Amino acid sequence: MKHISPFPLTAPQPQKLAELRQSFEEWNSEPGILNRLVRRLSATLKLDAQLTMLAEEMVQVIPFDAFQYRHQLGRQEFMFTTGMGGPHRCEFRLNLEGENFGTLTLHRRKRFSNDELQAVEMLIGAAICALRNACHFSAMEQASLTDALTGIGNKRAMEEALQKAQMLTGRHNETYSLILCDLDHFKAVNDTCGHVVGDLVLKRVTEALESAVRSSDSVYRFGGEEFAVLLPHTDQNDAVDVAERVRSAIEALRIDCEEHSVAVTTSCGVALHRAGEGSGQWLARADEALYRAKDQGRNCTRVFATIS
Ligand SMILES: Nc1nc2c(ncn2[C@@H]2O[C@H](COP(=O)(O)OP(=O)(O)OP(=O)(O)O)[C@@H](O)[C@H]2O)c(=O)[nH]1
Repeated sequence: MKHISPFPLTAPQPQKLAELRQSFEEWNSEPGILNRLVRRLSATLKLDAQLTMLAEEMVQVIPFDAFQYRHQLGRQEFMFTTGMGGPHRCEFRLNLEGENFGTLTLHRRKRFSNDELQAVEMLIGAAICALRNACHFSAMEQASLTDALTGIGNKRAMEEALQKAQMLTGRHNETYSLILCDLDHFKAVNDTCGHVVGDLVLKRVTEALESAVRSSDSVYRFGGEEFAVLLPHTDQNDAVDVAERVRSAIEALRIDCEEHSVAVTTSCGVALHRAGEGSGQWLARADEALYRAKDQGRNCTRVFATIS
C-alpha cells in the first residue's frame, strides 16, 4: 500500500467555494461542444466507442463524407472507418507529449476551408487525452491476452476464443475443430542447449504453426511447450489433415545451436466440437487425444473419437 503524508489542514475558503459553485453551474448548464465531447469521451475507455463519439460531434461542425482512424496497437493495426471517401482529404497525426496515438483522416467531395481545419484541430485537442487513455487501455487489454515470448494469443485468449466458438456452434450451427500440440521431450532441448535456445525453438515453432494454418485459424500458446489451433468451418477429417501438416512443418525445422542444429517433433490431439458441450469438456477431449498421441509413441496425431 502506498502512503503519502497528509495534506495540511486549511481554514474554510468561502470565496473558493463560491467560485467552484459558479464554475459547476456554468459547466453543467451550458455544455458547449468541447465540454460535451470531453464528458462523453470520459464515460468509456473503448477506443471504437470514443471514435464514434468524436465523429458524431465533428460531423455537426465539419461535415465530412468519411472519417478514418488508424493506429498500430501492439501487433495489430487498429482501423476505424465511418462513411465513404471523397477526393479531398485532410490528415491529422494525433500526438501528445511526444507520443503518437494514431492518424485521423477526413474525406470530402468539397475542399476543407482553413477555418474547418482549425476546428478539427480544436476537437482533436479536446479529445486527445481521452484517446490516449483508450489507446493505453486497449494495449493493456491486448497484452493480457498475448504470450510475451511468441506474440501469439495466450491461455486466456484461447479460453475466450473457445467459449466464443462454443456459442457460435450452438447458435449458427458452425463447425469448429481444435488441435492441441505438445512438443516432444522439450525438456531435453533446454537441458542440452539451454533456455535461450529453448526459447528460440518455441518462437520458430510458432512461425511454423502460423505458416501451416489458414489465416482464419488462430494459434495460441497455452502452456510452456503446448500450443492450440482453433479451426472454424473445419470438420474432424480436415482438422486431422491440418494437424499432420503442422506436425510435418515442426518436424522439418532445424534451429542452430552452437555447432549442431536442434530438431523437434510434436504430438497432436484433435477434437471436433460436439453440439451442446462446454469449452472445458471440448478442451479435455482434445487433451485426451493428445495424451494418446504421447502414449502411442509421440510425433503423431490422434483424434478423440477414435479412442472410446
Ligand atoms: N525454453 C523454455 N522452456 C520452457 C518454457 N516453458 C516451459 N518450458 C520447458 O518445457 C519443458 C517441458 O517439459 P515436460 O513437461 O517434462 O515435457 P517434455 O520434456 O516435452 O516431454 P513430453 O511432453 O512428455 O514429450 C520443461 O523443461 C520446461 O522448463 C519457456 O518459456 N521457455
